[in-house]
Amino acid sequence: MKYVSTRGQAPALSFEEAMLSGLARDGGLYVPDEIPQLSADDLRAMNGLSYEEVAFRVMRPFVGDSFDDETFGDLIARAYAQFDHTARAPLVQLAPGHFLLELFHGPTLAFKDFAMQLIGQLFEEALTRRGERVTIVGATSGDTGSAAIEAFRGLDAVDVFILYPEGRVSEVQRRQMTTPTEENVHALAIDGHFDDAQARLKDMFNHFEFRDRVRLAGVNSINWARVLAQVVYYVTSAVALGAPDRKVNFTVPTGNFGDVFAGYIAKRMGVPIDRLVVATNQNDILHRTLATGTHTLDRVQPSISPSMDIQVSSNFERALFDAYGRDGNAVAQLMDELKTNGTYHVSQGALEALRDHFASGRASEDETSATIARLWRETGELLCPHSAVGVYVACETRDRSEPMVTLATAHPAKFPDAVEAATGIRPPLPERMADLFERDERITRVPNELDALETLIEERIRT
Ligand SMILES: Cc1ncc(COP(=O)(O)O)c(C=O)c1O
Ligand SMILES: N[C@@H](CCOP(=O)(O)O)C(=O)O
Repeated sequence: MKYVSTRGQAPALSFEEAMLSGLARDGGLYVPDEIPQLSADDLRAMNGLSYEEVAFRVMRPFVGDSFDDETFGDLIARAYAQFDHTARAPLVQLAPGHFLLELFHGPTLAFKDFAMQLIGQLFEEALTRRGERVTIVGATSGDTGSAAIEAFRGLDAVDVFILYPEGRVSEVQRRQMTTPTEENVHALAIDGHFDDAQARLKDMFNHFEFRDRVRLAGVNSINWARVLAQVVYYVTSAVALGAPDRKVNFTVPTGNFGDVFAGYIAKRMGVPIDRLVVATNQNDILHRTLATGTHTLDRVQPSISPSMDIQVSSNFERALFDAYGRDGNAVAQLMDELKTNGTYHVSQGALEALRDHFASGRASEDETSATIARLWRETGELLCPHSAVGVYVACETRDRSEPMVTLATAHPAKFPDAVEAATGIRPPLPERMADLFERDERITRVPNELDALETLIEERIRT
């Protein structure tokens, strides 16, 4: 199995090389050169298996000879051992035909743990075998950063720097990033939005001297391994609801498009997914693009679902690559237009190809709050605001003849202010992190400038 860049100009890499590299050197994102298939019998045979067993079967063909079977199985087992639900990703029924996939039972209470806990294991194994070390730099709107810090804290071969937009993450998210005491983790507060943090991260990847000097690695969803690990819960939930014999739809609260793209990969592998509904908050660039074919950057508007306050949605590039028939030059041209003019138009053919898989909707702030309140009243389920965006859009767009699964991407206790405003209930943190608000914080403020960030990182990495 080889991985190729969406911009067509970088060398093809193995799974392990693509995982350790993050962004391709032509600025593109790695994708597998072919998609392994799951037959109807393969899906049937997954019925009743544990999450870990399904994870092995789904991911194994993508990994090639980077890890042997026994090692890969062990790493998967270790990755999910910290989850506090035996199903790992349980399904809860909200209404006839409408299900919630709870993805917040991992160590940092967000869906990011599914991939990050596994990547932590894969990095440690690969780096130990190679005798190498890396510097991970990540950009976050809150959840990726805390999950990355949790997964890599204390590892000898890794230093981790997480850039977050100051004042634009919830207090729980910030404290999850700033209270770990291990020397190898650093939470860096910068001015601006998530898009600014992600832009600096990509600048670092495109500054080859720095990239090679610090052996830069990335664990945002620009890293293919992140997307791959998230494919698994689409498979487990579809099988639980009757795949391969029944079609299923998913609504996915979306920002950087990584999670919904994982659903698209599950569909391409043969899981009978009818529609993948992209649910956005008021930062609705993806909804506008799918509705009109014009992708135009707008000002980021802070919302009560802050982890989705994103305009530059990195993984959409992966979807465009397929929609343009895997033409890297066409994708590179669109990305240049976006950088230069802040806009591009998707061709009619590519738009139709996207609409074959993706539908979309948006939830306003009021609609999000009202959904949190309604679900609490009607079902007793407390939703985080991101999951509420998903539930609102699912209810607006759903075809009742097929089951709909909405992804619940974070625990309500990560966003207690929004949940309390909507319901009057302040959701408590789980016991294991009940003292989060008493722990000391370590925050480093850094100007939102490439030089300043690179200097600080080089000063702090351990050799
Ligand atoms: C809680 C939550 N929901 C949804 C999203 C959106 O996911 P994606 O960026 O993969 O589209 C994020 C951030 O990525 C998040 O933290
Ligand atoms: N919502 C994310 C933004 C970064 O997303 P990623 O999936 O690309 O790492 C966050 O919580 O940081």
